[in-house]
Amino acid sequence: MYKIVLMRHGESTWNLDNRFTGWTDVDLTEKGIAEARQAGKVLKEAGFSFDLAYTSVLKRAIRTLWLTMDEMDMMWLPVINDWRLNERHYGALQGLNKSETAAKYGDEQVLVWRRSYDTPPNPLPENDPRTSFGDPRYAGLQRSQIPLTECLKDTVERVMPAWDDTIAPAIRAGKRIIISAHGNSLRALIKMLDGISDADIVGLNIPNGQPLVYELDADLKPIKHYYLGDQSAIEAALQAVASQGKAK
Ligand SMILES: O=C(O)[C@H](O)COP(=O)(O)O
Repeated sequence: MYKIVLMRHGESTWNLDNRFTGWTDVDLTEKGIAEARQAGKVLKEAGFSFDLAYTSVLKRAIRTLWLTMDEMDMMWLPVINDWRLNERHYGALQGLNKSETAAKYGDEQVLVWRRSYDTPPNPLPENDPRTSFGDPRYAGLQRSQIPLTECLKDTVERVMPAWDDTIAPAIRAGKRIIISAHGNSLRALIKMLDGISDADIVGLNIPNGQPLVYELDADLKPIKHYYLGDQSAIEAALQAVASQGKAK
């Protein structure tokens, strides 16, 4: 049996502002820093240790990992930064307030943009200053690999090769891993791991900064999963994420 830990970054400045973030590289708030440190404490108390970490190339996930590892006195942990673990690209919604967008277009439309499997928001125009073309962290990618928008299906299509090519082989080799990533890149991974249908994935939300343990069998199929920490706080955080896209 293998055990891996998945964790969404702590609260970011744009989570606090309730803005669509996607590939925008915003940092953690003070609360986000505290959540990341608390996650480290909880993991340490539960006896977790790791051989390898995976994260995205976005600072909210990277810093969450650093702070969690600092609490565990494991700053030495090898880290693989993979752009394929980035948040789902939110297209032309990036920067907009989620409630204001719901007030303008309706809660149902915003739910479709946030949670449907295959409906992407409108893309950023190619010449929009918010695109990631020219960002040195993506210098090794083809222009066609740098999204202008994504639906969850598109995110699954980049997260899965990261799992198949690097993460799954490391787990099979006996490495104890932690993945510090994002709400929707983790939804993509969990959809695949648990075989969640396109319809049911709409109801899956991931709270900030809470370690989620997956126990996997020899074929890397999930046996069970559970959040570590205060279960009522986690439930409240899940509901809060679900409500972020409502007008009121
Ligand atoms: O990119 C974002 O705005 C958040 O990280 C995830 O947002 P969501 O819960 O609205 O998909």
